[in-house]
Amino acid sequence: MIEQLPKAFLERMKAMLGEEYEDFLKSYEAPRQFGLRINTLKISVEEFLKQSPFHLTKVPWTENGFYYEEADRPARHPYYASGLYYLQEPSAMAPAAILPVAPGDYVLDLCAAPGGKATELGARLKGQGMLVANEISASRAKALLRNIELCGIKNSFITNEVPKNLARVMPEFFDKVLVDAPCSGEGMFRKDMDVAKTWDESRPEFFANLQREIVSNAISMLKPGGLMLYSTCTFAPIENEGTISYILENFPEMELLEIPAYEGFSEGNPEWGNGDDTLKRCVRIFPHKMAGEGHFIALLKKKGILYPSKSDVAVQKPEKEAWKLLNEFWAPMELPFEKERIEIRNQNVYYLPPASNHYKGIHFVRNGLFLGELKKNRFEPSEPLALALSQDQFPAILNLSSEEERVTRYLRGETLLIEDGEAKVKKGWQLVCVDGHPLGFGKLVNQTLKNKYPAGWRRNS
Ligand SMILES: C[S@@+](CC[C@H](N)C(=O)[O-])C[C@H]1O[C@@H](n2cnc3c(N)ncnc32)[C@H](O)[C@@H]1O
Repeated sequence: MIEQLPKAFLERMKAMLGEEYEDFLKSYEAPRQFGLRINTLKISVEEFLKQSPFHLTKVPWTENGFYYEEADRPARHPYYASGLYYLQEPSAMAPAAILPVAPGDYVLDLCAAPGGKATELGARLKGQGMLVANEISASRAKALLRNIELCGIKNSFITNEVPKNLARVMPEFFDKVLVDAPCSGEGMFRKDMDVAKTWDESRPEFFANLQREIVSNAISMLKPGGLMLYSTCTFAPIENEGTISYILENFPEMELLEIPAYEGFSEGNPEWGNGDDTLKRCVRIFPHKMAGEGHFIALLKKKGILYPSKSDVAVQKPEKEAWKLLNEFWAPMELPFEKERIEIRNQNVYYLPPASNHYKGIHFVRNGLFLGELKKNRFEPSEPLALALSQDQFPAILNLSSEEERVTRYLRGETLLIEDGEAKVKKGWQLVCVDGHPLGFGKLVNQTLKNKYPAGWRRNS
């Protein structure tokens, strides 16, 4: 494997690491680490561990991250389809764990796809405040939307923009900003040799310039008193301590904060930036020092006093008939959403995040949660709605066990036979759950469950 690594990269790593270089090289022969992060929006760590069929070992730097064994294959398990966890490389769990997001915060993930960090930031909001998850690439933004929906996040605005356009409409808007910057990806060579094949000596400088532009826009969107986390998955100094030096020199309102130390985390190196001693507060993750791939993390604060965010939803009030259909769908229970945030656009029903007036001229893929469609005389619920509900938020629950073959068949889109007594409500819409966790909807007619798991979500095997 080492033979396939670019020579110029190895020479630079040798110069950077000195006597540690041999250990660094050896790490390329070590087995890859697999990580799973529990989605605490849906289940507590404790409860998940009671139900989990996997062989899990704790990732030290995050409460809800675990290593699993390759043979566990968690992507195949129905708990994956109900969004109970996200599969993520263990080092990549650190940025969202270190940025202290709390319920009610307004949070921006500026480079968000496919959503590894955005889904954790969203989980930490616990449905309060809002998450703006932005991705510049349209195709990657679609993957981001899917993961946000799978994880049941209700309060997000998913945009597809260049950072400067967002900065134009959201000045000093966010309490917390995450910049998981596009980078030369040197930390991923071990996991994915294809990244090494596209690398050349000019890449770090190219990305460093891009990163300077991105962080400048990110800083302008951060409130005074707000926090920004900058991360990359590369070793190149110019993209790490170099970019942070650029921030400290050009934005005197920004200061570097200490990051809690975990075994295996290394300090940033001031000599790899502009010599400023505070660069030691950055964290470097090297694969020869801990079980994970290469990463760089820096936590910064914008000086000043944080002011509270204002909510400004301005929905067009749904017509009486639309309300009637929605209420009928949930009866005899109440809609588990704030009524003033429900909007209907072209017969599509959305639950908007608390601030939704800031997108004039902004390209977005989804504003809020898509609840479903109004058809003639009925409301047809969406898959994201099913995934955003808990089993106590819908009157008709059909609970299947993860041991049952019917769960796999449901996820393939097949019709199911339902025995007498299995469904509490004998006909109509059912929220199909696996061990109590929603998977999707179905419609029960004469003990036959018509499958409403959407074609695009189904499994082939
Ligand atoms: C490291 S990846 C993000 C990974 C993501 N945070 C996660 O955890 O799943 C960086 C992202 O930045 C996006 N990107 C590329 N150029 C960009 C630019 N000029 N401005 C903003 N984002 C950009 C890429 O498309 C890519 O999705």
